[in-house]
Order: sequence, then structure tokens, then C-alpha cells
Amino acid sequence: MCSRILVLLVTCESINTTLMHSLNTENRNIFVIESLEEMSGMGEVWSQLGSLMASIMFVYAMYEQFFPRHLRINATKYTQKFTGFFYPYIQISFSEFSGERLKRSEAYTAIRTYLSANSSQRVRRLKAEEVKDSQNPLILSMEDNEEITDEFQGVQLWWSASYKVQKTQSFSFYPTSEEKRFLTLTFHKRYRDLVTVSYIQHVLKQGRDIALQNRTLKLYTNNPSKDWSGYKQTKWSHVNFEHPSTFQTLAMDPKKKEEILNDLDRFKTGKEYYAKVGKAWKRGYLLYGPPGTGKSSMIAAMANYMNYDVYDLELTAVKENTELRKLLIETSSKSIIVIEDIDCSIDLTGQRKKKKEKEKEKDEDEEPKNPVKKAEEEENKGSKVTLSGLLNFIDGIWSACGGERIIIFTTNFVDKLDSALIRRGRMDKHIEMSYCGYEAFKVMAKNYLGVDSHSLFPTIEKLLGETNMPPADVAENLMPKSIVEDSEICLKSLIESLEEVKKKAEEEAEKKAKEDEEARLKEENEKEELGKEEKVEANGKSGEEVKENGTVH
Ligand SMILES: Nc1ncnc2c1ncn2[C@@H]1O[C@H](COP(=O)(O)OP(=O)(O)OP(=O)(O)O)[C@@H](O)[C@H]1O
Ligand SMILES: [Mg+2]
Repeated sequence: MCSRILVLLVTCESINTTLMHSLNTENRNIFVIESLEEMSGMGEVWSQLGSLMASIMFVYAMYEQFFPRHLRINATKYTQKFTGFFYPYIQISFSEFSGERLKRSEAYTAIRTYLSANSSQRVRRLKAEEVKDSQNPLILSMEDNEEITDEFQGVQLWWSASYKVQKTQSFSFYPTSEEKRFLTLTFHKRYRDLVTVSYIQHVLKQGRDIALQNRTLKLYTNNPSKDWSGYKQTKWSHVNFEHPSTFQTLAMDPKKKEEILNDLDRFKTGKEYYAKVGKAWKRGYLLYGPPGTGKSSMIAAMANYMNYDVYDLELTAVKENTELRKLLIETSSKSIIVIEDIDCSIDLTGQRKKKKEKEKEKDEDEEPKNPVKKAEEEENKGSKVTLSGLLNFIDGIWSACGGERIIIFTTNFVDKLDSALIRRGRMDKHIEMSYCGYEAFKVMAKNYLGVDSHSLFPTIEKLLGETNMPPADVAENLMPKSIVEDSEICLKSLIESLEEVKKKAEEEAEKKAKEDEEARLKEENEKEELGKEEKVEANGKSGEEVKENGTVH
């Protein structure tokens, strides 16, 4: 008995780590069962065990109390060396906080996420925690002192969660204690290289990927620069991005859709490729087309597909190029930066300038304004972002900070844009969002009405070929207006609208042809008149010449 106590005394420092794990191994179980079989009866076993425990507690308390600290440290050191001979496992611990408890360790968070994805089926005692910014508001992780067995390339590893309580050093009437949580990975020493080189990387990557998958997307918009200083300074405000548009719901030519999806896939997995060719890991899309053709819906579908945040940049609220750069630096990677209606946002063609000048003239003619209001207006007008500033924003040296970003411009009038802005390399892919074709209609009919085919489809196909109706209008017609409306009523309503649009277009075309004809006739008349006048003038001149010379031919 005495020898048992001594052995336990020597190993008591490492009892938490070693014994916990050893008890789970087969050998230890066999040892315990054999020992129990040796004992004559259960009562005897319990009484012996009780006295043994009491002795251990007593000796351990004496040891803690009276053994000098430096000797204890040495004892621990040698104990660990001693147990190292017999204990072939290595342990790595990952603390919850790194440094001076300032920042939560990213590795800890990633591992916890990885384990929570694995633990919910295997562990009996689970802890539910509320998490922010995740699609699953509750995550389940293993309770303290639980253990999960994981397998990697045929090797078994064990994860356990535990904590150490530390008394704070500060003087206080209410002494508090801090819990230092950590996760411990245990594995056989012969797999040291595999675990440290590959397994940990694998766990961290998986954990980050799961977190990315589960996070809620954000929609950011830039604040005016007067809000950038002071307490709670933020350049971007955000809300959760919950747009339901996806590539399934987006009505467009299937081939075009496929092409865009392939392009996005290539971009997402192209980190090495971009590094190899020496390009910043970003891609620009220009979406152009008439209103209501799905440009904004396409952006939302892209964000949902890529699982990227959206930064909706309102250029008119940005005063200078330097502000634009600051905003760019504050964006995170895995994001889509959007500038909608780029032609209206910035002076790209000089038109806005002209408009401004006109406005100014108009203002001058009007009565004098309240000075405060005038100052406010001046401030609002004062966007000095230039084309070169915007070009730098897109592909200047700063744009490479962070990587994995998509920049999207949308416009209704692609011809208005400066060619420097939309050249390949800046806007790598130009996507035309056009009026609703038959293929796009079929997608919408499936989404809105759940029908793949109908006897009215051929009529609609013909009418769509003869008219220009944006998908937004088609969608409006396909939406049942009451609970009793069925698909046939909706399709008929669409046909009516299409016929109306066709009639309107024909009338307009007629009107235009008439106007053109009138203009042509007017021009011809003017030319004729001019010709007549010239003739008269020429005749007059020749008469005067005759008078001057005094001769008649
Ligand atoms: N291609 C499409 N597929 C599915 N729905 C569409 C499509 N285009 C438009 N819609 C519908 O029309 C609505 C308006 O479309 P959206 O805002 O995407 O058009 P837009 O091209 O951005 O217009 P604008 O140029 O005026 O900004 C959407 O909410 C959607 O319901
Ligand atoms: Mg839009």
C-alpha cells in the first residue's frame, strides 16, 4: 500500500493529463478489471479504495502545503521525464486567449468550430453557446473533460477540452478567479511530423471553412466622411445581407449563366494561379443593360453563390480620392465591392459638370438661400473623386491589399463610360443583362408558377421575340395577384401585357417614322428654299454687274 502511495505521489502532478487519457486505453481497463477480480469481495474493495483515497489526499495536501516550491518544480520536471519513458503520447494545447488575454486566439476558434461539427454526434455532454453573425445561432461544443477521437490518414488522435482556474493578482475585496480554457490534442509520438505539419493545418482550414459557410453575409455601405472620427468611428455601416436571389432564380440565357458560374468558380479557386501570373487576386465585372433586367439581382446571386460580403459604395458620398482609398483599405477580403449606376456617380464624360454649371446658373437667378442650407448643399456637392482616382481604386497598388475581391460596376448606358474605366484588366468581364428572352421566361415560369410547359408557351415565345420586355415586368405579370389566380391566368396576363407593349412599340415606331419623314421633308424644303435664295442672289449680283459695266449682252 505504501509503495502505491509513493508512486501516486510522484505522479500526482501529471495526474490530470496522464491518468485521464490512460484510463481510456485498453491496457488500463484490463489492469483495473484484473485487479478487481483478485479482490475477494466488493465490500473489501470499497473499504480499501476509500482508505487509499484518504491517504492520497492527506499526503498530497501535506506535499502542497509544506514541500518547498523550488523542490516541487524540480519534482514536477523529473516526474514528467520519468513518465515520458512509459507514456508515448504527445500533447499540444491551444489556449483560448493569446497574449495578455486581449485577443481570442483564431486557432482556438477554428479548432472549436471544427470539433463542434464533429462532436455533436459523438459526445454525450455538450455545451450550447450562442454565437453572433452565424446562420446557426447556437453552436454545440463538447463539455469540459469530454474527449473526441478523430482520425486523420489512418491515425487516431484525441481532443479534449479543459480549463485552469487562476486567481487574479489584483487587490480587491471580492477576489475573482479567471478560467483559462484550452483544447488539448493528444497523439502518439511516432506521428509527430504528420500532426504538426499536416493535421493541424487541416483542422484549421476545415474550421475556417465551416465558419465561413455558417456566417451571415453582411451588406456594407459607406458613411459620409464627417462620421469617420470620434467615438465609434466607422467608415462602413452594415446590416445582415439576406437577399434571396440565387443563380437558380435568376432568369437569363442558361449558356450565359453557365459561363458566369464557371468564371466565378475559376476565380474562387484561383489563388495559386493569380500568384503564378503575378496578378492581384481580384476580378472586375461590368453589368450593363436596361432597367429591370436583373443587374442588382445578379450581384445578390453572386454574393450568395460565393459567400462573400457586399460593399455597396456610394461614390457621391466620397469627397476625395484619398477617402476612396481609405474606404478600400477598410474592406475585407472575400467581398464584392459594388458601384451601382457608375455613369451617374462620377464625372466621367464631362456631362455632369455641364449639368452642375447649369444648376449653378439657375441657382444664381433664384432668390438668396438660407446660409446654413447653402453650406450643407456645398458640402454635399463637393465630391471631387476623379476618374484617375477611381482607376487607382480598382487596380492601383492598394487594391491588392487583402485579395479575393470582386469589383462590380453597373450601368444602364455602357456607351457613356470612359473606355479606360472598362478596359479588360479593370473590368475583366462585361455581362449584358438584356430583355427577357424565351429561355429566361421558362426559368421564371418555373420559379414563379412551378410550370415547365403550357399550351400558352408558344404564343409567349413568339411575342417575346417581337417585343422588349425587361424580366422585372415579366416577373410582375407572373406573380399571382390573389390566392385564386392560377398559372393560366398569370400567363394570360403576361400575354396581354406583351401585346400591349408590342402595340405601344409599333405605335411609337410609326410615330417615329412619321417624325423622321417630316424632318426629312422639312430638310428637303429648307434645301430647296436655300437653293432658290442662292439663285435669286446670284441673279441679283449678275444684274448689278451689268449696271456697273453699262453694257447689255
Ligand atoms: N433576370 C432576372 N431574373 C429574375 N428576376 C429578375 C430578373 N431581372 C429582374 N428581375 C426581377 O425584377 C426586380 C428588379 O430587378 P433588378 O433590381 O435586379 O434590376 P436592375 O437591372 O438592377 O434595374 P436597375 O437598372 O433599375 O437598377 C427584381 O427584384 C427581380 O424580382
Ligand atoms: Mg439595380
